[in-house]
Amino acid sequence: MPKARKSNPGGYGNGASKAPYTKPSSAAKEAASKAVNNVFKMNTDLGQHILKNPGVAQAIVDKAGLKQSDIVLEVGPGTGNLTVKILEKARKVIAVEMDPRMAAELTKRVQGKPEQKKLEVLLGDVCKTELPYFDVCISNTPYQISSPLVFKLLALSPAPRTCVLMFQREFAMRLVARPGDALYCRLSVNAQMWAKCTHIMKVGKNNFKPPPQVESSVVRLEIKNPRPQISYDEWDGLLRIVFVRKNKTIAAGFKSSAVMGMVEKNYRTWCATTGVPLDDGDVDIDMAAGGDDIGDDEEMEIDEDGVGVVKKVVIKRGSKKNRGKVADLVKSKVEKVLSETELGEKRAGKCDEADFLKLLYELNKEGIHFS
Ligand SMILES: C[S@@+](CC[C@H](N)C(=O)[O-])C[C@H]1O[C@@H](n2cnc3c(N)ncnc32)[C@H](O)[C@@H]1O
Repeated sequence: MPKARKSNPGGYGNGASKAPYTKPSSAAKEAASKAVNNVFKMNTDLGQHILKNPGVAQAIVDKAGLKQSDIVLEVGPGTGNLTVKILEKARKVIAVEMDPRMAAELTKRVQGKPEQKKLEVLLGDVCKTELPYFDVCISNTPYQISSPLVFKLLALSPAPRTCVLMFQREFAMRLVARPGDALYCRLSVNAQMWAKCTHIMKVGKNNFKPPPQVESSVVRLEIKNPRPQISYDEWDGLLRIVFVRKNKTIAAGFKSSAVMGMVEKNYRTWCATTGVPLDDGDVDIDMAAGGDDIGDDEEMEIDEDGVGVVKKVVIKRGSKKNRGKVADLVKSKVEKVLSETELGEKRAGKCDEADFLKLLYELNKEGIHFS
């Protein structure tokens, strides 16, 4: 991944203004800050709840432990209440903002100031934006993109050093929930597999304008380095099965015919790609027909008694009847692993990462895959 993006496609430039810079008085600063926060009607569909408490904004920046050399990604800078505080501490801020009105306000806010040169505003949806290199991510996150944002950050390579993110309280508590907690879920296991997740502080509704309907919390994610060497799709595929009903046993999750159908399909693919022969044969039919061998693609007719070549029941190799053999094989493999690991009778809501890793490892050893 490039160290820094050179161009600024679709972004608001940080073209230098020629106006001489004079330090504004604190009264002027306050007036300017009030002005930028009263500029237009907030679009709450875009999660536009501006952080109006400067103390909270400062605490978020302090918790990020910024170094003067850091490049910071800010998601959804809005009118810039957090941005201006990050700019004081970092080498550069790359701010991704979806609303052009906000991007324009932020650009105006730093115009003619020394910070202007340190700010790059990218206009667009952060979920669809190819992110440049950055050391730290700070965000008062628009709550509707909480989950995609977390997974986008966790998948980045190289990983940022730390991410300090404001979320809806319940989402934050899910990120940090441990086995046995009421909010422990697939999100908790996934996030904690790839990052150390810490709850940092609670933030009440009245710190925002307009106030959201829910309380908020700030969470720190420190992505593991080196990252666990497992396939995310395999891992998440297993978690999707066992967390369908987290309070039921893991064995119950594997009772669903849809799940077993998917597992069987993946097993067939795995056999085909690894050269493991699949017993999809026609032994029963041969026997019924009097023991004559048939070729791979040959058809044969058997009579009602299963003798002779008379009537019209045509059964080919790999037919529906025979496919049951593979389904049985896959079922027995899954049952064997669930019993040997002693995880079949455990509930996903009580298992930790080590349990799921063990289960995935043993199932994979048997050729059982989830992607
Ligand atoms: C909760 S406000 C935070 C504003 C500002 N950071 C603050 O703390 O005052 C969320 C901001 O994210 C922007 N936004 C919403 N969805 C976005 C997306 N998908 N990508 C980038 N920005 C987004 C909104 O327009 C809004 O400015």
